[in-house]
Amino acid sequence: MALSLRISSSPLICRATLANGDNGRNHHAKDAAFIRRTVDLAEMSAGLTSPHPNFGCVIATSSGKVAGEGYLYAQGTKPAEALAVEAAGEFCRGSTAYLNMEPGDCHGDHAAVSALVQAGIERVVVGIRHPLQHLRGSAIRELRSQGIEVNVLGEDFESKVLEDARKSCLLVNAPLIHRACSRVPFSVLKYAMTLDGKIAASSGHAAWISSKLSRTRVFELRGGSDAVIVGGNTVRQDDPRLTARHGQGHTPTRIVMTQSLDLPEKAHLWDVSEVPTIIVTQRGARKSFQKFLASKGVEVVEFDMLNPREVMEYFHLRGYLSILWECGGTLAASAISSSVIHKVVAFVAPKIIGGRNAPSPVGELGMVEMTQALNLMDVCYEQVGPDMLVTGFLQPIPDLIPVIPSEDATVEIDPSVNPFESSIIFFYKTWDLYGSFSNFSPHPIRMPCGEENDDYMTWPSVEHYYQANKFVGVENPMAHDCVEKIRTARSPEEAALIGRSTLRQKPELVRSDWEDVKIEVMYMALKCKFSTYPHLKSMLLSTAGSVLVESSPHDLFWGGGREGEGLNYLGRLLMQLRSEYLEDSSVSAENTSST
Ligand SMILES: NC(=O)C1=CN([C@@H]2O[C@H](COP(=O)(O)OP(=O)(O)OC[C@H]3O[C@@H](n4cnc5c(N)ncnc54)[C@H](OP(=O)(O)O)[C@@H]3O)[C@@H](O)[C@H]2O)C=CC1
Ligand SMILES: Nc1c(N[C@@H]2O[C@H](COP(=O)(O)O)[C@@H](O)[C@H]2O)[nH]c(=O)[nH]c1=O
Repeated sequence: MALSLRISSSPLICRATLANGDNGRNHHAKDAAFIRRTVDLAEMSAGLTSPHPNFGCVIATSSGKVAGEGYLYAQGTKPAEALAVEAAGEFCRGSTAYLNMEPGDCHGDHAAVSALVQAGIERVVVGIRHPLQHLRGSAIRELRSQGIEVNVLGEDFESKVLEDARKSCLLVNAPLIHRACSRVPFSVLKYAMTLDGKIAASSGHAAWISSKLSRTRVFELRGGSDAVIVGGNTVRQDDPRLTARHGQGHTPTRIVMTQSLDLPEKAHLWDVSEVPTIIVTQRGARKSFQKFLASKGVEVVEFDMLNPREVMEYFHLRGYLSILWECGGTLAASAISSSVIHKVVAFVAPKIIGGRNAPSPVGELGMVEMTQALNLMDVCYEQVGPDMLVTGFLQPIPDLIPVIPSEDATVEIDPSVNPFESSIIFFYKTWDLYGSFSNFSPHPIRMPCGEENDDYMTWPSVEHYYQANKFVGVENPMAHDCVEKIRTARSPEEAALIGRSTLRQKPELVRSDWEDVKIEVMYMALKCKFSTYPHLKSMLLSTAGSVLVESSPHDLFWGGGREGEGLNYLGRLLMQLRSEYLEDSSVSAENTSST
């Protein structure tokens, strides 16, 4: 994974104060209000076509008047910024453009940035950076390079109103943000239940619990989703259509999850004249029925292991951003247990149906005590006609600011690192993608021992050399033995074990200057390793611009820790080495061009 994401529902972290006092507060309130308006516009963008990033743009004059607005209709259409510029016309010059999200570049022609630059916009306020790593920061850099002042919420400002505005920007693009940092689409579990917690009568009859008004809201929810999913039993009991019938926009794909494939021959879902249906089932289930479905135009996808996570990973790969789960309690419980549900939308109708066996919205989760109950976050309540709509998150929306261990020190070592934009490359185990950066990687180095003579010796790994150096130069035969034992240890793991346990059990054998020299010892060993193996040096250079973090959860000195709380000295040394190599290559390139 190249980007670490701070998962948090806590108030968003803000870096600096732009302005103080009443004047500052007024600015913040004004900026927050316009950003909220961009979010409203972006919401209009949701569900117009197959869900795509939701963009809104407002252009406001220096006197605080709205001069133009725009929102993205679909991926292949004019960007929101260009539409807002067209609407504002000559009022753009000297104005501020507000964007809920940093623009991407669907057409590869920088259309959004060009529109703002050419229109003479003076300042741009951005709610959140683009969540996708390859787009993150490019438009902001481009705007700044054109002399436009760009402020990003959460980076340049500090205030509660702006934090709230930023959060609404995260919410309006929650599916895209989830796509950027997890391998499953954003999933919403929606159900309608009676006041006594039933989603159907004991007989299984379930129409209609919620009011017509609530059901219209469900159609809108469907319209904003890539797919709606139910289980086989719901198909057998309800024969649903699962279409968005609010009269406009996009209609989601219907997905049925069924292990048995024991489904009726006649069902609304087999009519795919307007909307496709996909059945996901267990490999080998009812082959003849699969043929029947295929003849109706229904796609059948077989899974070796049919479970919500596998299914969601599959649809993520097919490009789905958001899924609405409209299943019953059995499948809902399975989906919650697999941690694929992010949000819950519950319509509670003021009705009581009773019934010992009447189904409830979530089946067995295996919990035995109320203290185990899942608590929803950011809960909202809204009355919809006679019903109460309760929504909340089971998992927080990931915040996109990378957590860089020892951020200030890192920026000092490598000024090209940007705490808001840089990707993070983690390495730890030798079989990881960048596992060769680990001290345990099997790359022997030739370094002087530092004992009586300065002869170069071969060390099977950086770890062997580093561990042995703890005991080098100590006038004690046991220390000499220890150095030799570590040098000849059969693996880096064994070398580490001997080095660490001797340090703990026989501290008198450790050289007195160890704490002062250990970073230098490691640096020399790394320099030798990366200079000896050209392919490792190339790999290190290929990470330029990224933050390197040894993701050891235990070692808070050499590693970055679980939450970025470690000092990450190994990562820092590698970045230092990388900067030195880059500097050397730019100097030699300069020399070549001047000769
Ligand atoms: N009020 C409301 O909001 C709603 C009410 N309902 C009602 O709920 C009842 C149906 O509930 P329920 O049977 O729980 O719902 P579902 O049919 O939605 O889900 C269960 C079915 O999903 C399929 N399935 C596939 N994989 C899995 C898995 N890994 N874990 C669990 N199920 C899997 C199975 O189908 P198969 O048996 O074919 O293998 C299983 O029987 C009906 O009475 C319906 O009317 C349903 C949806 C919403
Ligand atoms: N009963 C019930 C719901 N049930 C859900 O709606 C599906 C029927 O969709 P459709 O055939 O498109 O109208 C049904 O199978 C189940 O998933 N939804 C609600 O908003 N309120 C309700 O009271």
